Amino acid sequence: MSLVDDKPGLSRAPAAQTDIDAMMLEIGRRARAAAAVLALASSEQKDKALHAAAAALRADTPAILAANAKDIAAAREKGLRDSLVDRLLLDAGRLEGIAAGLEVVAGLPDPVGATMAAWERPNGLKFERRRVPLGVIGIIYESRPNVTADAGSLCLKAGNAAILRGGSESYHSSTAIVAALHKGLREAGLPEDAIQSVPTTDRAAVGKLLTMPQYVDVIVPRGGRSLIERVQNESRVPVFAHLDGLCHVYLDAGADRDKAVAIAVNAKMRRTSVCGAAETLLVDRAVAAELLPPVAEALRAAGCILRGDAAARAIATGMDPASEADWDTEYLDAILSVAVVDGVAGAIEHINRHGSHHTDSIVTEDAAAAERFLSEVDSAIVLHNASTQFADGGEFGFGAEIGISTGRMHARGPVGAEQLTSFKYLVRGTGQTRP
Ligand SMILES: NC(=O)C1=CN([C@@H]2O[C@H](COP(=O)(O)OP(=O)(O)OC[C@H]3O[C@@H](n4cnc5c(N)ncnc54)[C@H](OP(=O)(O)O)[C@@H]3O)[C@@H](O)[C@H]2O)C=CC1
Ligand SMILES: N[C@@H](CCC(=O)OP(=O)(O)O)C(=O)O
Repeated sequence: MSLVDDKPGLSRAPAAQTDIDAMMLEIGRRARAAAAVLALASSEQKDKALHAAAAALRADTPAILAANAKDIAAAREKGLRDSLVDRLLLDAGRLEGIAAGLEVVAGLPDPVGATMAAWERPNGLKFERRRVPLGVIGIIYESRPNVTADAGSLCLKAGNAAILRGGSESYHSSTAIVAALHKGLREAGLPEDAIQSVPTTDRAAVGKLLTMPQYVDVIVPRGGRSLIERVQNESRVPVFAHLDGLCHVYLDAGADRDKAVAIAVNAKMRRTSVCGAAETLLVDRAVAAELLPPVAEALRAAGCILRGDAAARAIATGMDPASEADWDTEYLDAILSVAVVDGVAGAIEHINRHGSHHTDSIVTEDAAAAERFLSEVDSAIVLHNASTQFADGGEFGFGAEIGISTGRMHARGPVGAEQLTSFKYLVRGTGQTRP
């Protein structure tokens, strides 16, 4: 099935760069036109589209699962890791979760049109800062089909057109999900082009998406190092980076032992493939001898391989040696590097040097140490006595998320509908002229 069979000028597998460029420009042109309609769409119309899309997803379950089966078969043939196959897999329960997610987004307040601030100047001019959509958002993401619905629905809620480029292994699943989203848009009288997916897995299309500022207002790259490099080198469009999660858990001298064990195991092992999974455990030298053995034992019992520095290996048995490269490695697997550090200052220094400014946690009962960590660790999300796996828009109460922004501009941390807006100033006068 191709999304664009019925659209002249677009084809699933273009042969040459010039064809891809032309295809992407056409997608961009359509998205820009759709964005103009969406920007003025009412909350009721957008929510109707989301409810109808949820119904279409449920009705299309057999077709979507058949498309997903094709992706899974190809992924297994390719030898994709089990955790990545699991990330790609859909079943009736997961699909119901995706449909319910669309309804949750429909139930969120519409950020567009909200008055953010209002004031009056002595000359009588009345100022209002009002939320408006960003425009057209291009999203490049991993082979996780639910992101197609999450990203498409959040963009729609915030009045933006979306151009979706999911991971190549999820091509058929994402295409089928977008078809259901289109049914919802049609039923609400909104243009299908509000949510388009790139109808090729050729990475040349990503290159073109990054260089169409006339049609694309923001790029959201959600992925690892290879994607980072390409976006940094090539993008001519503002970027909300959703990049790698090199997350840390720091066990402070003031840590409660039970909390330390529970948080370290959950942060690493709840799901090892997510960007909020911990990759490095730091332990305060002052308590390492008593805290590290039970924590290491619990991690190993949960199936985790540990790579420690010399100090950690001298305290806990069964650790492989860590190399310098380990402090900069996002394993996304059941592997954890372990370092002994000198108190909260040592932990902050290590994290700010090796982390990816995503999510980091301190475990301590010492309020002063916690406050110092929360203030001085330069990451989008800093936690006290809680697992790094809470790095998630749903857990923050945002309903859903595009992902976790690791950049500093505009949005930082979980990106929901509100973060997908900008603002404008409305100034109302009664004939004032400037002296
Ligand atoms: N901050 C956040 O919110 C999130 C971050 N992540 C991060 O994503 C990474 C894991 O996901 P993974 O699937 O392995 O990520 P990848 O970076 O391999 O893939 C993500 C997407 O980027 C595309 N891509 C990757 N490299 C290039 C390139 N050079 N040119 C064009 N397109 C490219 C992929 O396309 P293709 O299919 O062709 O490979 C895919 O669509 C981890 O680092 C994780 O932390 C994951 C989820 C959320
Ligand atoms: N932030 C969300 C999604 C994480 C996510 O998509 O991760 P990944 O397995 O890298 O695709 C969560 O923690 O559930």
